[in-house]
Amino acid sequence: MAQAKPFVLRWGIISTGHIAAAFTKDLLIDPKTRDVHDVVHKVAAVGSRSVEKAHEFIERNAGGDKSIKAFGSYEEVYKDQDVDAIYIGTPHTYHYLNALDAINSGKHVLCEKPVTCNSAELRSLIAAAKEKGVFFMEALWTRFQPLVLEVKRIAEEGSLGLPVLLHADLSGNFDINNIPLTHRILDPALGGGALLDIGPYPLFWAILALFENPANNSTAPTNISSAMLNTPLTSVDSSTVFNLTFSGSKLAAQASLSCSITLNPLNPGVIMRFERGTIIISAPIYCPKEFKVQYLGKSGKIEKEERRVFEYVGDGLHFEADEVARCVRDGRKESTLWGHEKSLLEMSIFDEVRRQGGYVFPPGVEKVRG
Ligand SMILES: NC(=O)C1=CN([C@@H]2O[C@H](COP(=O)(O)OP(=O)(O)OC[C@H]3O[C@@H](n4cnc5c(N)ncnc54)[C@H](OP(=O)(O)O)[C@@H]3O)[C@@H](O)[C@H]2O)C=CC1
Ligand SMILES: O=C1OC[C@@H](O)[C@H](O)[C@H]1O
Repeated sequence: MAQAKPFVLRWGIISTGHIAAAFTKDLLIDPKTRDVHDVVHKVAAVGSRSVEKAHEFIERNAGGDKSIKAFGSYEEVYKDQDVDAIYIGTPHTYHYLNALDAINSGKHVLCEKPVTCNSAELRSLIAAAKEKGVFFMEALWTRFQPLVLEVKRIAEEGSLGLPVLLHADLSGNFDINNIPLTHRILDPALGGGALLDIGPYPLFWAILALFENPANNSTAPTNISSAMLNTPLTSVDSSTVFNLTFSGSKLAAQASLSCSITLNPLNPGVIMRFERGTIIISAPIYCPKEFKVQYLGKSGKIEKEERRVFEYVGDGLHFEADEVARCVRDGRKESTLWGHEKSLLEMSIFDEVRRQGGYVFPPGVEKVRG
């Protein structure tokens, strides 16, 4: 029987920075290399604050493909009839307005993490997306990677019992004493600091393993306790620790999470401890390639250990793009894997951690407050 033609999703790329380049390159990888046959991606337009940068971006990341339009504004991409979905790769504090403009132009949106700088902005975007009837998702790419799907299957299949304790850390040394104070990782006006930039990943693993566990019945943490260490350079958090307790349902579990912009990555970066075993995830925790499962006997001795390795062509950002394409094709407005509820949980936890740590954005940064 002849195979149905793959669905083509036409993307408009907003901004020309580091992650927009990585995402674009992944879009251009043949999906068959990852055994995907039902969707394909077309980069239709790139928007930058400078048209020269948009041209350079296409030259550098898309082999100068003349079919890709280069625009000197984001607005022109939102208005382009040849664009179905917008990818937003601007700094955190621009996500809200960029996503809102795209949604109001009737486009589907995939917006980089953290999806907004607070939960009130996110609620406003979700309402706008619902009103316009468009798909909207935070680009929490880790959720769609094959290794993560397999970890979730093993975590919930029963042999390990229930999760009890999870430790996760993501650190990256940004050399903060030798970069400009206007760098997005240091500038409070761009949402600088560890929590908003790399905090989403340790939190993601807690959401996957604890919040999503069927015994938790989608119950929010009953306790959040945290502390921030601020850099005197700009006062953003150089390190943050935050602990979550899930005890509002049949699950009794805790997550101990941390992130730092002054340390190198910790490896392994995630350790999930279950009643009868442990899952150990190798760094980098945003796109791990390897994990181990240890099955424990009654005395706590390791009875069996399995190591799993995952390989694919590209950086791994294409899996989230495939999810967007499938949702758009099927008329779904949010993903079942990383839907609005989970982004809202993330942003409300970050609101609370910032409140406890005294992290206040400069006036005017938060476009919606609640
Ligand atoms: N999923 C992932 O693995 C990663 C996600 N990210 C997320 O992506 C976002 C961007 O990060 P990254 O790509 O590293 O950032 P970059 O600084 O490399 O790029 C940001 C781009 O945004 C545009 N921009 C618009 N307004 C501003 C402004 N006021 N200051 C600076 N740039 C601006 C610029 O593009 P132009 O001039 O063309 O308009 C710029 O190139 C962040 O929210 C971050 O959390 C980052 C890294 C990895
Ligand atoms: O999302 C991210 O993952 C990788 C980090 O290096 C980067 O700063 C962050 O934005």
